[in-house]
Amino acid sequence: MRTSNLNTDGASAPAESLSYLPPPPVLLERPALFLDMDGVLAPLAATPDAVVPDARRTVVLRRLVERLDGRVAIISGRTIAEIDRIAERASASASGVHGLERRRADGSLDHAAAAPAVRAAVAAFERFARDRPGMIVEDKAVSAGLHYRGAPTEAAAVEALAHSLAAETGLALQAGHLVVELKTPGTDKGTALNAFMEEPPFAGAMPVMLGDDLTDEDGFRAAADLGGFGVLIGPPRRTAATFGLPDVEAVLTWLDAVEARA
Ligand SMILES: O=P(O)(O)OC[C@H]1O[C@H](O[C@H]2O[C@H](CO)[C@@H](O)[C@H](O)[C@H]2O)[C@H](O)[C@@H](O)[C@@H]1O
Repeated sequence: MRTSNLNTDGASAPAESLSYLPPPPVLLERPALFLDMDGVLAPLAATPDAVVPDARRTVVLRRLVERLDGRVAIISGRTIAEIDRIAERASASASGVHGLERRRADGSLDHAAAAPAVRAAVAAFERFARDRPGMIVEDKAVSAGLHYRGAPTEAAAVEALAHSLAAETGLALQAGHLVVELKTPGTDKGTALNAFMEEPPFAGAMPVMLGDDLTDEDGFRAAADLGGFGVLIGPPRRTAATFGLPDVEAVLTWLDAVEARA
């Protein structure tokens, strides 16, 4: 069932020749769903704080968690506190900051210790942002983010700063939608998915990862390695996902359909 846009040997098609992937099936044998937040469960917004709870999303998630006996986890670059704020704690299982935080279905928490260099990265981002209107520094304790959605012409300068700070500090560089992050090394969305899959209620199920961002590719690969698949949300690109959906609306409709047939 390989229809992904990325050859695993690294040879890939030119971007312009990529086509939309087919939609994922709704009838699934004992699925475990791993869901990204921004761009998947919530449309992208001007600032991180502008993303707020949504009644339909919360209802869809709560029904799904119940119907799949808890085999639903939100895996995000946001902190777990932010995931809970936006999803109204619809899912007990959650992983934040690209795998650096993880909360199990029983509420127990794993939390990586912050690399001390994250403080230096936050300070450097704040200095950089001071004279540049529209930039937002996001301090996630284990990771520092610099958002430039409000100042897109600064993209090259932001990337140069992030690369030089990563080389200086040993922090891991993670690029996203108009954001760069310098994070404590050691985890990604794939390690988070694998950790959930080793434990109840996920163990033995078929993992399905929904994501839109580069950071979700680790989750797509991890799901495929365990016999499941990835679903890319948004326009086509080189990806390890097997299926695709166009937008958040299509995601919520698909989740509803999976729930109805589970
Ligand atoms: O892994 P995700 O759940 O997709 O989180 C990725 C990052 O999402 C947030 O930033 C992004 O969404 C914002 C709101 O739509 C948008 O303004 C920003 O430009 C995006 O980069 C969040 O603030 C980050 O911490 C997450 O890493």
